Amino acid sequence: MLAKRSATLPCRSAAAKPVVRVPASRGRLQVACSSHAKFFVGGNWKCNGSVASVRTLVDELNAGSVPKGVEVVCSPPYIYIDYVMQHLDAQKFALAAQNCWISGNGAFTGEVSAEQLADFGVPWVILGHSERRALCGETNEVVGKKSSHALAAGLGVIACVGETLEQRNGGAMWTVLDAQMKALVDEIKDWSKVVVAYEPVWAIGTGVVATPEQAQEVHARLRAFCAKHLGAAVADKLRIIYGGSVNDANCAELALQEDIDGFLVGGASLKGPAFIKICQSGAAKAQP
Ligand SMILES: O=C[C@H](O)COP(=O)(O)O
Repeated sequence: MLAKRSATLPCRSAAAKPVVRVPASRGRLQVACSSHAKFFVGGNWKCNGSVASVRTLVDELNAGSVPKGVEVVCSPPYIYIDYVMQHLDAQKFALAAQNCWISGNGAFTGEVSAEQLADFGVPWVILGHSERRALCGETNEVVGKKSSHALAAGLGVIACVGETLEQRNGGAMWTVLDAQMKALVDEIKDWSKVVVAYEPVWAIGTGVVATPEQAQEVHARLRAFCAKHLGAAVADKLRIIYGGSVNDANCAELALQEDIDGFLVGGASLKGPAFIKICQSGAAKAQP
């Protein structure tokens, strides 16, 4: 059921400043940071794709129309980043890596540093994705330290948090989310280039999307946590995006929720037309 909406979108804070217009990014390294929430859509391609499919996807994305006020980043596997950087329309899409190392360059076989990403012109990195937490043993502390290091290197960070079904059903959801957020709060000093992605693990790749009410409840709670620890001004500006089985059929209803500032999309980001529709669902909240 759709949330009650007025013709104008709700303002999170009575004291919210007027929208600050930010010029569209012309360079790969510019992370557009407005002083007001700007709808943000990330496409996390995960470990998917081939030379042929990436070429097709890039062509599909370039053919699509993205509302000007919606910020979109695509996150290919490392090996395809160069191709995507050369061919994806930079006026519509920026790039994100799916991970980076916790410190600078050095003897860390198989890793890529935040400094290298910045050097190569990749402006964003996804950190703390549940797949890295679960499959690669990344703890809250590691995610917090990676985030602060990436920010210091000049990247924007999409920091992921989320509970498992067992944690939700067992009543541990808020404890888990608070601990994940606290680790970020402890390490991150400047939140202007941070996007928080709420991704309930039970919704990732399952086809079971959180209801708009479930997502809104958690997003509002995450924002309240940030207001308590970082102040209302930071919390109000922070983009909190939802991820977990978002597709072109369910995005519009989710996008209407007051505290949903965008999406982190997995499977549907591999289909150009569907991903474009998801980007377009943010048009109502787009900042010019
Ligand atoms: O990073 C994206 C999330 O893991 C969501 O993946 P999904 O859209 O395939 O559920």
